[in-house]
Amino acid sequence: MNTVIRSQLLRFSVGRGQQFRFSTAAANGNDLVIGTVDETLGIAMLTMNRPPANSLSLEMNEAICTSLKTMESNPKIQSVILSSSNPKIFSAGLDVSELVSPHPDRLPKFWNSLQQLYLDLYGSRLAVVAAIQGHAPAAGCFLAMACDYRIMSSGDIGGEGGGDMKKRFVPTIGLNETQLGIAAPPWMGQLLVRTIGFRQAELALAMGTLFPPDRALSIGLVDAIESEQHGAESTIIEGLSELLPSISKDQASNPLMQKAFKQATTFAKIPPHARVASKLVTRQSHIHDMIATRDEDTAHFCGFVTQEAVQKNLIAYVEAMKSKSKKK
Ligand SMILES: CCCCCCCCCC/C=C/CC(=O)SCCNC(=O)CCNC(=O)[C@H](O)C(C)(C)COP(=O)(O)OP(=O)(O)OC[C@H]1O[C@@H](n2cnc3c(N)ncnc32)[C@H](O)[C@@H]1OP(=O)(O)O
Repeated sequence: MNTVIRSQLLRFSVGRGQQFRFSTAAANGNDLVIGTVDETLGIAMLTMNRPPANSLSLEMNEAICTSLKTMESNPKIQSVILSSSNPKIFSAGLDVSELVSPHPDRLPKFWNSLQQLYLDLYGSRLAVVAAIQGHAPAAGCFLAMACDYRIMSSGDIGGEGGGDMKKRFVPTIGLNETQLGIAAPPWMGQLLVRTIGFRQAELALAMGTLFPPDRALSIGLVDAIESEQHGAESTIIEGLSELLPSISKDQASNPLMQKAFKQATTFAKIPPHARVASKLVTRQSHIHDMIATRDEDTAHFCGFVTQEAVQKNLIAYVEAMKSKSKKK
């Protein structure tokens, strides 16, 4: 028998056997993230589901944190796959509408929710595997970097146009803020330094580089790349189909999701205390630094974003983005 427990933010539906599913609802009733948990395997899946681009609004940041905390509170769970319900966009980064003509009360709350997301994800006791099927610019790249392992699509899914003129879909990843006329926040920039090394990060930040999968792999921004071509004879991996939320069931034969699932399984088998202790060795001091400078960082961000020149840039950027999307 299925039991559904409702609260203002969380909806849990307790399904068959050991498996639990839950969704975190937005103010408008849509599920911003969908979580599934398999206690037998010790694995969870957190699927971002904020159309059209999984951009990070205040509510989206809170939804990811709430879901992650719920998974962490289950002692049987050791690893989680972070994925997207959009096959072409992992996350488009910050919701730019949070930055344009912001409400003075909401802006610091929004930034605090992003800082919290960094603290919760980067410092999670769970091993987090990012399944990056599509684009991950700016804070989308940050989300991936805050995980423990990144697998990116090689980008050869389907294509557009048909026939011989088929256009390849190539996802990209990187901190491209300078291209938008803004700077990545210091802690996000430092995360890039820790991920790909000083010189590569210095160049990538200055240029606002968005890396295609093969380049991202060669500089260590992602740990693996994988085709998304579903084989003619689809291999089925036991347990993956049950872990996928109903909106992503067709992903069960996707090699990228399968690789993410195998990696999450591998993490789940490592003695948890040793794994968590070793994660703290590399991450704890950075987490402490963020906590110590949090208020200062919020003040910098709010002061920076509300500058007239920055607002002008952002307004022009959003208009260009909307007209590009209209022309499609
Ligand atoms: C000492 C001082 C220190 C101060 C520090 C200050 C720090 C300042 C803050 C800096 C932090 C910034 C981090 C960020 O993340 S900024 C946001 C950056 N993100 C982007 O620029 C991505 C923009 N989007 C894209 O490039 C593309 O959309 C895409 C992700 C590559 C996908 O391309 P695709 O062609 O498939 O899709 P469309 O472009 O048509 O988009 C589809 C719809 O999605 C909407 N969209 C896309 N991105 C966003 C976004 N980031 N926020 C809100 N909405 C977004 C787009 O408008 C389309 O919507 P529509 O169909 O309704 O028009």
